[in-house]
Amino acid sequence: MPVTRLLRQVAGQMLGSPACGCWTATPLLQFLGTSPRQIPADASFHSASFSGTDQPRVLITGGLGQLGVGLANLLRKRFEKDNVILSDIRKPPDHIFHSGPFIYSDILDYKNLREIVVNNRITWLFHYSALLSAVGEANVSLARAVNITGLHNVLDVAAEHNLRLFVPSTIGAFGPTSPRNPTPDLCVQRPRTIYGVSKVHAELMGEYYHHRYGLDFRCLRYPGIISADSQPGGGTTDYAVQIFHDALKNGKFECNLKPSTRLPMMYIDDCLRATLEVMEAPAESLSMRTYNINAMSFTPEDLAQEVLKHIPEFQITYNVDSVRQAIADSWPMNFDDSNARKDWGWKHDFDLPELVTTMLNFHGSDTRVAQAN
Ligand SMILES: NC(=O)c1ccc[n+]([C@@H]2O[C@H](COP(=O)([O-])OP(=O)(O)OC[C@H]3O[C@@H](n4cnc5c(N)ncnc54)[C@H](O)[C@@H]3O)[C@@H](O)[C@H]2O)c1
Ligand SMILES: C[C@@H](O)[C@H](N)C(=O)O
Repeated sequence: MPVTRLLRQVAGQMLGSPACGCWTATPLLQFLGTSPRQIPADASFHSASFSGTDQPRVLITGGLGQLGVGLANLLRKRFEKDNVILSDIRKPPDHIFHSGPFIYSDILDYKNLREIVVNNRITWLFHYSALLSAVGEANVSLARAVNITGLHNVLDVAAEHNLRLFVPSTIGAFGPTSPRNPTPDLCVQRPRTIYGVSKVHAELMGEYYHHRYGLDFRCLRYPGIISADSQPGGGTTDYAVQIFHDALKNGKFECNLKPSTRLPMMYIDDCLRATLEVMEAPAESLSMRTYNINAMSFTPEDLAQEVLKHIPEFQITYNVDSVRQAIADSWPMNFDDSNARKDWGWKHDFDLPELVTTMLNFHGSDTRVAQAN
């Protein structure tokens, strides 16, 4: 039977037979164009583009974690303070509360999310809420709810209200059967953590909503992110942030991964700039909707050697955490981001020496201020 007839029959059964008996392929296409939750009949399914004067209205979910405040600062410089709303389920510290709009938003509460999007005329959504790899393994049911059910709410609200949606993925979306050195954009993805499984799900669901409903979904797979003024939220790459605090405070650091564990890493400024750049990239330049981005790859031993150049008395010891080690051993060692570089001009600024100098300068000045007070 020809495919079109078969599709008509299936759609006819799903929709009921047309009374006039004059059913054509058009209603099937309309059927394929509706979202799972109500979408206004006159909605345009492609996100609006913005002229120089027409700024996006931005919502960041999970904004009080390691990356959200830095993203809000960057976007507020680009789009003006009041156009960027930070949200979370936690109470913000004073300096964040007073630095720009903040709102309570629980991504598991669909009505709350929709109300925020409608009342604030949101046009771009950066979805940062998640449970990371190590905390996810310690609380699988919560990770499943936040990372999967929460994502469904975000996708539906974005499709209903015609938003441009950014969802970060991660090196953790790959697993032991993926090529690890280097890991390309398209290859086997069979992660063994709930975090990784939920991120592969997010990539596939976002791409599905893009193809089926025209949702303007954009996704970058981040490496482990290293930040100076915010703490990591319970991941496998956290050691690469903690080492700087401990090196300056105590001159020593106990690492929970083996010395030879190589992972892709990136300084936060590069990560946030990449995020803004992919959101501003013209849709025609995006040959894919999910891209790897990369900056550097190093082991704890490499990082310690670089720290030693600045703090000669620094000592590193190892006390391996078996859960984190098993996760790290299944992740990419090097990330191939050639598609991001080719399609929208991605280029990182920070390699290992600049990263270490920047982190030590930041915390060094902190330590000096603390000692002076
Ligand atoms: N930090 C990294 O190294 C890294 C690397 C790759 C990808 N990512 C991704 O980037 C995003 C941000 O990462 P991060 O490091 O800032 O994470 P984080 O763990 O530091 O912060 C996550 C935030 O989500 C919030 N949250 C939890 N449940 C929520 C709910 N029900 N509703 C609303 N918010 C909720 C938490 O309160 C927290 O502030 C995540 O999606 C993460 O997977 C991060
Ligand atoms: C890599 C990333 O997704 C996060 N930092 C984690 O380790 O879980």
